[in-house]
Amino acid sequence: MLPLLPFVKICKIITKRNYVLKFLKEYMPFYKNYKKEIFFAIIGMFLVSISTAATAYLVKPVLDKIFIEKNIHLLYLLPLAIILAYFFKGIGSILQQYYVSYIGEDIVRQIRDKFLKHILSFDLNYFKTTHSGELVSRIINDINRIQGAVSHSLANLLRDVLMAVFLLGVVVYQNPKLAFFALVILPFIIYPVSIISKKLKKLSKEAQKQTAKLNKHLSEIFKNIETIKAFNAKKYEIKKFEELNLKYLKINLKTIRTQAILIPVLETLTASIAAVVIIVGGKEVIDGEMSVGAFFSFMTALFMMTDPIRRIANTYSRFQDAIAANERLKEIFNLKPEINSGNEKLNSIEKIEFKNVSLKYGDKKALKNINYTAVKPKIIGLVGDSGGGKSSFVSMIERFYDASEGEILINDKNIKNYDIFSLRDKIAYIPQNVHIFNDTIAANIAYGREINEEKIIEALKKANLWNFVKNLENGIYSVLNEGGSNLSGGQRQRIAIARALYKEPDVLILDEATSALDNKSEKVIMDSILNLKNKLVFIVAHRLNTIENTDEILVFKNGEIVCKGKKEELLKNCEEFKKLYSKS
Ligand SMILES: Nc1ncnc2c1ncn2[C@@H]1O[C@H](COP(=O)(O)OP(=O)(O)OP(=O)(O)O)[C@@H](O)[C@H]1O
Repeated sequence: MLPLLPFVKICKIITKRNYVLKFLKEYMPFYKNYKKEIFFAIIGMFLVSISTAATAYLVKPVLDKIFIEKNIHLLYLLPLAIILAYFFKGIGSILQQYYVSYIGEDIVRQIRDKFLKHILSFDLNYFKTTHSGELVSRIINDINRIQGAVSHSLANLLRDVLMAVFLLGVVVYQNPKLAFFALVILPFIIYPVSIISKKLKKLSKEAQKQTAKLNKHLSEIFKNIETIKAFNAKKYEIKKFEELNLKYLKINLKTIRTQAILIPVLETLTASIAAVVIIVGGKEVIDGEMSVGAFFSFMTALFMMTDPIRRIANTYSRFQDAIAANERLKEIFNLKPEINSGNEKLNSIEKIEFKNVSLKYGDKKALKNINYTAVKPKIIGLVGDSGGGKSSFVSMIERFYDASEGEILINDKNIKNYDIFSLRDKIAYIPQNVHIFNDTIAANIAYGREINEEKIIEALKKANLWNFVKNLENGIYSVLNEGGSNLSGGQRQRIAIARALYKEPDVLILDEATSALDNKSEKVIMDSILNLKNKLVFIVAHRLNTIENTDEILVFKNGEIVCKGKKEELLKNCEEFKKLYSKS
């Protein structure tokens, strides 16, 4: 009983800290859809394990019957049996490889889809405060790490456990007493392995963090390449990158060192088993209690067992890597968006009312006690000092942010009651920074909707871009570069305006949408917009001439609407507007 005590203790430690089981339990629901694949993979595993045990078992008749008893019939039969054993092992291996890969690839595909869907439900604020490189690193690197664990590592683990069990069967069958001596030492292998694995898990988490930092830094460099070149900041960026890269190397080397310790530890411990077996088994063979064939079959099976056991240890460390990746993914999966959709479908927007609305970004109050009602049709201009709150005001209509105090009503009902998809469907928002997709002009304008050529041309005309597009070789099917780098700033803005008009929204929001245009182009576009029928239009502008013909002008200062009215009225009674007017 005494030698079993450490074994019991080790089992307790392993089950108590069994992150692997916890990890696999989380992924169990995915496996439900792969009954057929799992069936074939398990058949494969059994074939591999049984054939391996059979090859070890065959050592006994080969030695005893052929070499000692000199049985001529078995001389031809036994090699055939060995070939068959390897043949079935091969078939099993193919089955396992294919079906296991299939399961792993498909689960990972589902996780990627689920992850992106989840992330896209987050509030705008999340994206403003989280680096895109970090998110890409999670979607690509972390999920790939999990792929290995949920497919090959799991299958190899099962196969190796099966193989170890069958080989153990051979060992016990050949000599139970000798097996007892050999196996008493086995638990001593598990304990150091579990300690090293724990360290590997920690290191792996650090390495993943460092990879994300490298990605983040690289994507920042490529995104801001113009600024880097213009400010001669190449050396500065390279230095920053080198520091991160060096840290990454150090962590990886530490991981490699720790991994490298694992194998020698295992091998030394295995050698001690061999020593015990030779002493005890050799004595039995000398005393005639055991045949030479049985001894070598025993030894073969025992040494063959070290392979699956060593692989189990390796797989265990690979699991640590996947578990660390999984924890990082879970951090994001556990986040919930603060802005949630309502249930009521919104068919049209007739009226928007801000009732005592305040908006805070963290501790900073960007809007204070705003009261304003707009009824369709109306065109509203928003002006004021930089940082006055104009963009915040319009972005709340899309529910990019919810009111910290007060409420916004659409058609007299709280905006939060409405299905957010139907709400945004009725609004077209042209942000300060226009985004152009690497696709055709038509696809950029219809963005996410079906392409109707006539409507596209009409939108391009209203956005004063048709004369440019019609002269392009491929017209509306000309491909735009990522970020619109083959367009001028003004053309990019006009694409965005055409995109918004194509949507035929009830509410059109232009947030500095014409700032890059020359006066002539802007006038053509503003005329198109002023002629739009039955819409609510919000135009944020720094240039006062952009909004001078609107139905109403709102003047923002320090998060408040300080005046509102037509240009002529404001010029008479609004000091703030007069100041802005004199500056323009
Ligand atoms: N996402 C954000 N997180 C934290 N603070 C923000 C955020 N967006 C805006 N702010 C702050 O809120 C205030 C109002 O900003 P907002 O962009 O609404 O002003 P604006 O009138 O549109 O300015 P501009 O004319 O310069 O575009 C500013 O002080 C700004 O620094």
